[in-house]
This record gives sequence, structure tokens and C-alpha cells, in this order.
Amino acid sequence: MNPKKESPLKRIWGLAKSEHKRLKLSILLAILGVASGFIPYFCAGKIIIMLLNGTAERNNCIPWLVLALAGSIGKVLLVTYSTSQSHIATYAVLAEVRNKCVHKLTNLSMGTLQNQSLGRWKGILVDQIESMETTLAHLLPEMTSNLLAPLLLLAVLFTIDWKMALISVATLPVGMIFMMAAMKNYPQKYQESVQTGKKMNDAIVEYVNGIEVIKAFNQGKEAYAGYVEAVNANAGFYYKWMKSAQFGMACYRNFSPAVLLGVLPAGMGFYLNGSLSSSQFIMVMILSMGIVGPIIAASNFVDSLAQTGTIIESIETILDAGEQHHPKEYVKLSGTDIEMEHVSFAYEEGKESILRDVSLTIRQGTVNALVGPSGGGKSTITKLIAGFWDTDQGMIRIGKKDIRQIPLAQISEQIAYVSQDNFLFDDTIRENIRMGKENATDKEVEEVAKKAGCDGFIRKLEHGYDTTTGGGGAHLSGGERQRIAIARAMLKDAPIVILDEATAYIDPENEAIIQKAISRLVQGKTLIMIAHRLSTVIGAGQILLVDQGKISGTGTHDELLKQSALYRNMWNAHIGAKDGEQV
Ligand SMILES: Nc1ncnc2c1ncn2[C@@H]1O[C@H](COP(=O)(O)OP(=O)(O)OP(=O)(O)O)[C@@H](O)[C@H]1O
Repeated sequence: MNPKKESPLKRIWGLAKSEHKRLKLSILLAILGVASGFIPYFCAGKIIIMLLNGTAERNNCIPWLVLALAGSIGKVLLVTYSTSQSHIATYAVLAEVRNKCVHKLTNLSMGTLQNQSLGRWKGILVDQIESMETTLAHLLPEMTSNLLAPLLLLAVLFTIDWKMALISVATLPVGMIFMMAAMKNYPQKYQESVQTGKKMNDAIVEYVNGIEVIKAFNQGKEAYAGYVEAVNANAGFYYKWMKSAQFGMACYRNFSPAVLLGVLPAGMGFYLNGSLSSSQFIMVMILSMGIVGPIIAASNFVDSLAQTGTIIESIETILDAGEQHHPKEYVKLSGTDIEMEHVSFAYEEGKESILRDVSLTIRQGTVNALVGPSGGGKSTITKLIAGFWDTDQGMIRIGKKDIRQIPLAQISEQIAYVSQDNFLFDDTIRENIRMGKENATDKEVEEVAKKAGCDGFIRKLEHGYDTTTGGGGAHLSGGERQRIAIARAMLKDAPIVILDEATAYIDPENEAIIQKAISRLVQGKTLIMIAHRLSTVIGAGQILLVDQGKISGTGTHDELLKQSALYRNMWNAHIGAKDGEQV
């Protein structure tokens, strides 16, 4: 929400700071354009008066005709130039706002990012920002000019006859009353429309994301029903809203431009009692017809102005969202020991803690394994160490420094994180690996791929290293994606390596290759690995048993077998010695 409660126009103006000069020029040109559009009306009035006076001769009329033509051409040129300037400014501003939002996203905690659906992020960053185009490019110059220029015309009317000037705009307030009735509850209604639109967005994103599961379980109709429901709800909402506003809007559109309703009888009356000359009457009639058009055009923007208010509010929820408070200046770390002291953590404020009073120490250069029942909090521990979230209570230190004092970029440089979800960007394999080290040469990329055991399969692909991976790496097998993720982590060459279930979904043949890749990746590093299959962690220097958000045991495999009943059960279940019982 926007705590400052500034008007939408002021807020748009604030966002467009870098293009103020160009936008001001565009507004000025637009005002001149609309004013220029009044000239033909004025000339027509003059010619009609001459016709009635009997003074209309070729020489008298030609200057007015030329002036009328110049006014019309001037309007076209000025408005065209104004529009081109406003569009140049608008696209620069939209790019800036998008860049600001995307930059901001990288500084938000994972909590803020994950607490919103993918549909909502897409809705704001793509659709809503795009829809600001109308407001910035058209509303600012056109609305301003369409409001200001009629004031000029009104001033001219006042110089002719002040009573007639007032009467010429008398139908406007009547029309406005109808419009206000139609627009009653507009902000609330628009908010509701955003909500139903968002639900529709979410439904389609979820449907597309889950398409594999939907097909596998033959859930097409059921899953599709959710989307259809959201689409119908959206259409139904608009239908009801438009139906309730239609009468008021129709009255407004018909009443407001009917200036002659007042001007004709009043003008006739004043003419008959001698207080208005025939030439004044003619001029007032003609000029008054020019006033209302621009005002109606300006009022058509009220709708998009209100919409923009809501859009800006959404954008501000991103730009004003709380960032993780880490300094920007790099600090000196002594080694890469990791210490957690009495750490408690909940993913959402006020919700039950996932970690409760966790303390642990991981020494530099050692191999450490986190094991324990599913949902116990192993991944949560590694995510806190990687700085994806900030702790609620307690402290985490890396290299003897509280991680809240370490810049996020520096934490990221210290840690290579290979997660369960080895996300690959829709780019070439080469670039996906190069993400580990921005300035790595092609040779370095290929060498690291060899070490990670992926050079062989990459070269067999049609375009080798230049093969694109498809959104999310969909064109590669799970094992291939994993090896590329390991190559990426190897290239990063960070002193701490976190492997979150890195060998989880791999077949035995691939597992041997991946284990080899991993052992190269972790050579000389501080390693924290999460594994369900205890056989992969037997050799670890320290095994931490995580259960229900606590560390329930620490030691080597042999020590834990002696100390911990839970670990013994897990081990027995693993080797299948205890009736195949799962823990
Ligand atoms: N982003 C999140 N928001 C809310 N709750 C979460 C989030 N991520 C995990 N959790 C919850 O935190 C708890 C611990 O999850 P975590 O992934 O740390 O466990 P784990 O021991 O790694 O489990 P597994 O072995 O199954 O991967 C679970 O109850 C999980 O549902």
C-alpha cells in the first residue's frame, strides 16, 4: 500500500522523473495543439458574421480561410510531435521501472518472493507495467491539454459576454453528476477487478506449470475447470459492473456535449432584449461547441487515471518491499567456519517455528552431512546459511562474522549451492555453466564440464555447447541437468559447497558419474550435504541429525549409531535389515 496517499498523477510523475523534460515538452506541444484546433472555429465565426453583415468578399475572407487552414495543420503537427515525444519518454520510463523492479527482486528475501504467486509477479512486471503506456504516453499530454486549452477558450468567451460564457459550460456539471453516480465506488470496483484478473492469471500459470502432472494423472477436465471458473468469474464481474454503470455513463456522454441546450435559448433571450449583438451570439454559439469536446476527451482518461493509481500501488509494493538488511561494503572474513548459535526460524511471521534453538559448528575444509526425517528442517538450515532468509532469533557466522554484517553478494561468492531443483535458464548450455563465473572463457567452461562428467553428452547434442536447454532445462534429463548444475558450481569455485539432495533422483549409472563429479567439486572445500541415503554420508567427518527443527545428534556415523536410536532406525531402514520399515 502507498502510505503517502499521493494522487495517481503525482505518483506517475514521480516514477517518470528521468523523463520530466521530454514529458513537459510533450504537454506544452499538446496544449498548443488543442489551442490551435480552436482557430478554425474562431475563423468560421468571423466568416459567418461577415456573411450576415453582407461584408463577405473574397479579400476579406481569404485571410480567415488561410488562418483556419493554418490552425488545422498546426494542430496535426503539434499533436503528432507531442505524441512522439511522449512515447519516447514513456518507453524509457517503462524500461526504467521494469529494471528497478527486477533489480529489487534480487534484493528481496526468498520469503517475500515466494509468498506471492508466479502469476502475480508476472502480472505486475509484464502486464501492469505495460498498461501504464496509455497513461504516460496519452494521459499526461492529452488530459492536461484537453483540460487547459478549453480554459483559454472560456477566457475568450468571457471577453465576449460573461453570462453566455457561463451558460456555455452549464451542461457540464449536469453531465458530471451522472458520471459521478456511474463511477461510484470506482476505486473499490477496480481493486476487485484486479483481484479477479489476478485469480485468472494465477489459474492459468498454475495450469501451465502443472501440465505434466495433469496429463500424467489424466486430470485435464478437473484442472481446466479451475481455470474456466476463474475466467467466468472475471467476465461475470465486468458484466455486472458495466451494467450498473451504463445508464449514468450514457447520460453523461449525451448531456455534457449538448451545450446548445443552454446557449440557444439564453442567447436568443439576450439578443431579443438587446443585451447581446447578433455577431456576439454567433461567435458564442460556435466557440461554445469547441469547448466541450476536449473536456469530454479529458474526462475519458479518469478511468485510466484510477487504474494507474492501482497499478502504481502494485509497483510500489515491489519497490517499497523490505529488503534483507545487509551492508554493501565487503568485509574481511577469517576462514570459512560456519557457526549457528541458538537459531530459531519461522517462514512466516507468527507461524510455528521450523527451526528451534539450533546450534552447530562446521569447520573449514570438512565434510558435513545433514540427515534426518523428511520435513525436519535440513534444507531450511542450508538456506539460512546461504543467506536466502534472515533468522528470527540467534546468530549465524561465516568466517567469524555475523552473516547480517556480510553483503549478500559476498555470501553468494562464498557458497556454491546445488539444490534439488537444478534450474537451468532458457539459454545455451555454455551460458548456463558460465553463470558460475561471469568472465569464464569458453575453454574454462569446457574444462569444468569435463570434470563434471558432462562434456561427453554435451558434444553429442546437435549444437554441442551452444544447444539451448529449453525453459527450466526441460530438454535435458534429470541427471544431465544435475551434472550441468555441478559444472556451474565447480566453475564458481566457492570455498563452501552446499549439496541439497544432489544425488536424489539419479539412476545407478548416472550416480557413479555424479559422485565422481561431486568429489571433484568438493575437493578442499567446506562441504555441507543433505542426503536421505545414509550410505552416501558414512564417510562424513560430522553428521548432524536434524529432527523436528532441532539437532538431535552430532557425530560420525559410528558415534551416531551408538548414541542415537533415531539414527540407528534410519540406518537399519536404509540397509533393509529391519523389516523394510521406513522412518
Ligand atoms: N518456503 C517455505 N514456506 C513455508 N514453509 C516451508 C517453506 N519451505 C519449507 N517449509 C516447511 O518447513 C519444514 C522443513 O522443511 P525443510 O525443507 O527444511 O525440511 P527437510 O528436512 O529438508 O525435508 P526433506 O528432507 O523432505 O527435503 C517443512 O514442514 C516444510 O513444509
